[in-house]
Amino acid sequence: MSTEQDYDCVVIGAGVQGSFTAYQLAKHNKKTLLLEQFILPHTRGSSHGQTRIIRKAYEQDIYTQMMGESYQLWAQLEKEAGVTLYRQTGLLVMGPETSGEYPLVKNTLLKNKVPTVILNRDNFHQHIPNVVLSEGHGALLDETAGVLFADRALKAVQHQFQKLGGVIRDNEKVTEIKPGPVVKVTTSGGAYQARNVVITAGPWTNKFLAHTGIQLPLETVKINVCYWKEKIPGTYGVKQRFPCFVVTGSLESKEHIYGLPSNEYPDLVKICYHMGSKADPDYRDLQTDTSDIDILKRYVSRCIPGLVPEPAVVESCMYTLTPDRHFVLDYHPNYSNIVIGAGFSGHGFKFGPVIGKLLCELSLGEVPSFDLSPFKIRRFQSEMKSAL
Ligand SMILES: Cc1cc2nc3c(=O)[nH]c(=O)nc-3n(C[C@H](O)[C@H](O)[C@H](O)COP(=O)(O)OP(=O)(O)OC[C@H]3O[C@@H](n4cnc5c(N)ncnc54)[C@H](O)[C@@H]3O)c2cc1C
Ligand SMILES: O=C(O)[C@@H]1CCCC=N1
Repeated sequence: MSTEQDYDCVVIGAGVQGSFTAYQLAKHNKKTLLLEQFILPHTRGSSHGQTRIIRKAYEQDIYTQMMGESYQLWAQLEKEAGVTLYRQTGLLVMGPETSGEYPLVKNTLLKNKVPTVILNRDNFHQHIPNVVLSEGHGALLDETAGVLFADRALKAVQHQFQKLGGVIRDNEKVTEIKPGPVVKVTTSGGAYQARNVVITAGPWTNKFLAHTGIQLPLETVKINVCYWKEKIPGTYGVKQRFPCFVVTGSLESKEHIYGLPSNEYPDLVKICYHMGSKADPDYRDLQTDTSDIDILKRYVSRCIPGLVPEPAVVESCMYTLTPDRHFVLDYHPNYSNIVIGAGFSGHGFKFGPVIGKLLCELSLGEVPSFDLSPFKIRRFQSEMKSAL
């Protein structure tokens, strides 16, 4: 007699994407198991921390359009769970006015009729005191943007999933997966079988996919999450209506610098560099490169003069990058009942609810609500390795 427990679907990895996928499957009355290797909540993947930026400001229409639905689903979760998950602050986008990402973001916002204020050198200081707009940079405000309360959101979606009858088993690392019409999943604590599996293993995706015979061109990097002290408390606070901000390709670097107003830690503003150094998620803290912090120090002293240009707090988080920085939302190339959600490239949290919906649709064999061609695995054909 089999001791394996049967589910319609097993979701592997309880970060933001796995948790929303499991919640969507349970909403569709699917008997769903959500497996997590660590005791929840944990701080070793990509979804922990108190805050994330939510925005419609993107270069590509597809993301701006997906965010239209994501905002609605975030609001729905807030209502169902009876908690506040979003605070509107607006997002200040600054960057070289006529080259790189800034003009593309501006165009997408205007084309998609997202409430946007275009700032100029004359009115910039009136809207945004205590920030220096670099020479040659344009500036705009995506008014719909704001802050998501990340840890609270994860707790809320996992709780709603359980209320719908879903089962979470944490402290259970999946150690083996045997594909087939019924997939057999072995963990450090048990054995399960399911008609469908969704893999949302964040920075561990390739380690995990090795069990299924493929490797994706993913790079895992450690991000230094820096908090900077206000010289005068509150200068850049949510109560002063200071917005989130992104600096696209700047003098200091080609990568973004981004920030969130002080809120979660009194008098500390979160400002990070949108890139890190290569790190294995199981040995994250052995990566001690701080060249990103040097870039940030120079930026803070030049452009945010009301902050002490030395981080007061540095935390760690992981990005899982694809070569083109677009997500992977697709079926496993060899098994149509295994779906993969991966490579969120440091910008996936805000999409959690809509990613959950899309991965659920794929798993149920439904036509996805958005055209997922930009997110298909076959775009990596030349870079793909077999793990066998
Ligand atoms: C510093 C930082 C700032 C960011 N800022 C923003 C932002 O402002 N806005 C935004 O939208 N996005 C942002 N992001 C990106 C966003 O947080 C990530 O894209 C998102 O959290 C990825 O979620 P995930 O579920 O794919 O991965 P994870 O959260 O890492 O979840 C994967 C889970 O799978 C589990 N797992 C792995 N292997 C196994 C196994 N074998 N068995 C069982 N469980 C397993 C892991 O333990 C983990 O819990 C930021 C990310 C970082 C690091
Ligand atoms: O996704 C986001 O909004 C943040 C800020 C810009 C760079 C990456 N993450």
